[in-house]
Amino acid sequence: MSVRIHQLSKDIGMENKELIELLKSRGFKVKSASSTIDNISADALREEFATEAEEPKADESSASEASSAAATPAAPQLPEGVFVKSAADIEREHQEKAAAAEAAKAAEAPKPVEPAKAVTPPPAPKVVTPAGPPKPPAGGPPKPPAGGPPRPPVGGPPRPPAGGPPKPPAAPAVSIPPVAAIPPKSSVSATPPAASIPAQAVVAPKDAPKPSTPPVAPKPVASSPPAAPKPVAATPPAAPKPAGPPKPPAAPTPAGPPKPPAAAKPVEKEEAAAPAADAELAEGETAEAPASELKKIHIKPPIVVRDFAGEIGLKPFKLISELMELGIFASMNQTIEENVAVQIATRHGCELEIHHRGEQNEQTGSAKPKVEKPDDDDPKFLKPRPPVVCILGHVDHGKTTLLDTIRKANVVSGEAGGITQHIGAYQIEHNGHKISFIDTPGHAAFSMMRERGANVTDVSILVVAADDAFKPQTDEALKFAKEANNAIIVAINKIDAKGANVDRVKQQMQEKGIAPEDWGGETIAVEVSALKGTNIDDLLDMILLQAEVLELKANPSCPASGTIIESQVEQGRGATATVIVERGTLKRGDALLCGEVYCRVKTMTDADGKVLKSAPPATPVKVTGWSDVPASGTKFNTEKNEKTAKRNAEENMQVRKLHDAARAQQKNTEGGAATIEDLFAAIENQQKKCLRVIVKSDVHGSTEALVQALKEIKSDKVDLDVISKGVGHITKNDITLASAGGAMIVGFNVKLDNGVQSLAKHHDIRIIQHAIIYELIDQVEEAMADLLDAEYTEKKTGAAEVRQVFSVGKTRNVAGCMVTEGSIKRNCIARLMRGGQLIHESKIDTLKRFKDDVKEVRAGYECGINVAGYDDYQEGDHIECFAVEEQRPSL
Ligand SMILES: Nc1nc2c(ncn2[C@@H]2O[C@H](COP(=O)(O)OP(=O)(O)OP(=O)(O)O)[C@@H](O)[C@H]2O)c(=O)[nH]1
Repeated sequence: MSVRIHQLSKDIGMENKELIELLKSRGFKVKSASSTIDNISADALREEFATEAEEPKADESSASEASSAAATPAAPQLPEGVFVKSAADIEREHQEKAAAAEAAKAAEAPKPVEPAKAVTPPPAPKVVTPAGPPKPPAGGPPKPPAGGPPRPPVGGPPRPPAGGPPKPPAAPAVSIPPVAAIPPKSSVSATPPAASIPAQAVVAPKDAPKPSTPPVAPKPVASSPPAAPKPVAATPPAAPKPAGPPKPPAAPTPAGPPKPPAAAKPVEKEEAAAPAADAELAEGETAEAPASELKKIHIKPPIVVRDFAGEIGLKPFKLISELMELGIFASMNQTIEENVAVQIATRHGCELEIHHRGEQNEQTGSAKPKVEKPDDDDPKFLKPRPPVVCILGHVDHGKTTLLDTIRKANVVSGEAGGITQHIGAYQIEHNGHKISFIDTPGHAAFSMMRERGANVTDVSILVVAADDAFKPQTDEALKFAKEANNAIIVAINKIDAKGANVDRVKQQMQEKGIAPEDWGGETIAVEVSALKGTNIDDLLDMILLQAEVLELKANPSCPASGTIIESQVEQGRGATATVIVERGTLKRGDALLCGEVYCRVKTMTDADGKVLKSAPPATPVKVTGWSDVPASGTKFNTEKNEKTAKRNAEENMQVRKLHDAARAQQKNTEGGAATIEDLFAAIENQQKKCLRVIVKSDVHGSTEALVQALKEIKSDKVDLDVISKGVGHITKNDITLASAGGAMIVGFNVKLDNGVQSLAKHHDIRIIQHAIIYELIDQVEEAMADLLDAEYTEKKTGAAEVRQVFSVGKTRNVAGCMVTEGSIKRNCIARLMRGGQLIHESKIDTLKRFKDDVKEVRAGYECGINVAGYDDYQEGDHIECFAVEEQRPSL
């Protein structure tokens, strides 16, 4: 198949004549438009010209291509095969050369406005058409116009030689690339020059080397006609926008890429110059930022971690971890040194101004006006409050009886029918005045709780039984009361009991530095009988008297804070806690924070089950709505809302975890530098057995007390590890945990949930329960001892002396003995001693009296003995017998 020239010329958009010339130059034998060429050659030509036609568009749209073109200014990419010039081409070249020369001359005059020229269409076809200069610009400036990608763009805009005289920038345009001769291109170049120019102009800066020349070009750009912006906008991809700021030319500068040459800015029109300048300014500002942008913080010592974190905009636990990096271990509520605070503040772009108290506040007017926070403890807000009383004393001296008597009197008097319940604290009214009592347990194991009880109270009633006088726990209670700075009233109880000796108690009081008033001292002592209710009113009067003397006051209007007295899990109510409000008034709906636990007060009830809406200072109430069981003895405070309370609780937890981790790490580090002794101790410890326990009890305080008591069990052979502790009944979860951890369960005052017993049996988990703490501790000790291997002891049961040796048969001998001590029994362990030396140890194999085998021969009788495995007896040897007794191992 063949194709006629006229057909082909139509297909590729070329004049017949031109095509014929082209084909001739390529060796085709064609004469006229009706001549033919083979189909394959025709297709090749069609493809060739189709590619060329598309190329300019690609150049315009592709930033990368353009940029690469810019990098190789002297080598425009010519389409393959386009190297033939027709006579017409050559002629046109000449014409264009002449036109370009003229244009160059013209260009000499309007110096920097050149780029604008390049952008504007006026110079039109001739200047623009010549496309990229493939050859080094003849006579022109050394740099060919912006790398002249394939064509028009470069050639078009005669780039002003930066700073230099406006040498004929048109030079490149003068060099007429052969490509330009090809009609399609010329036609293309004639139409969209404006679009192609900007494309290149934007791209050029990307790869162009950083110009050593001063930014002269921007100026001309500024004066460039507004025609330029459009094309610029049409070529966004070319703009170097690393971070997407609206200032493409300026943005790349700090990042290292070559600074956009003058040519880049022209493209960006007037606005471009300004942002660029802004960008430079911004750079300068960044360098100075630390000085000008430091946030000033005014703070008064002591600098508490939590507050300080808030001031510098850090999460408290983050601040704590930063402090740890500095080797400072501080908790949320601890204070830090001023220099440390300054260091941290600077690190976070803050300038710390520390105003010591008493210092004149010389803040400038620019400082923030401080909002005066009302001082909750300002005397003008304080109102009288009831005394908080705790009853302390030795076991069985009558604390509970006294509390019950006081309470019963109160209940009977007013609250008949109320549901009384044990909440660890209650309030009574006496002679129109309220008194709050905290019911603290009496056993030594609860000393911790007792200590806490004493710490939230104003008055301690020290109960001393008149028939027993001061005991170790009375002394301990006295110590707590003194440490807590409580007023002390001694209730000399059981005055009705046989053997009661009030004077002895008073004498001891004097010895202990708390002499009673009637003995010339200052301590109030009231002789009572809790059982019979004798002098109870006097005792209450004295409490109120003390309260008056102490002038107990609190602000009832501020947000509530106080202490957890007792906490537990109650079926259907979840975690509950009896709290005593110390300041402010606790209201239903308040958000509370208590260490790692938070609460939105759901209900508040008093000890009589009465629902309260608010609890003023010194009121004990049971609160529900806790996220978990709060630890008894811990303080709580009111937060802005539940969300804040929750967040702070979580932060507290994170802080605790951080501290735990830090402590563990510290322990490990210390472990690394162990001495030989430490090493042996560690090995010994590893060999030690360990009893793992899970402790469950009815209330949080008991759990703590029990754990404390268990930890105090001393043993060199067995360790005790409390793997979990909790409040509430023993559940299936506890069994699962015990099974996984190889532990037993210790329950104090708790019951088993349904199905727990069988599950425990199935998993072979031992559960011990008791309502008496002593018993429980004893059982745990036994369980610890059970882990030890049995101990055996030897007991000498008898001895015999060998008097004569008899031969039995050919080889065997029998020792004829006289039993000298105890008795000799068959099968008992025997040691044959000779001259005080042990010769042989074995069992007594044969024991005979005359010819009869016997089981036992007592002292004073003769017998024949054969010790198993021995035959060589001698007269005068001694045979000693022992019994081995198994003994229960001790801790
Ligand atoms: N005679 C007499 N007995 C009393 C009096 N007060 C208490 N008791 C008895 O003393 C015993 C112990 O009384 P509790 O009230 O349980 O003593 P406690 O100090 O609370 O004991 P713990 O809770 O174990 O610390 C009981 O048997 C009471 O009946 C009293 O005033 N007179």
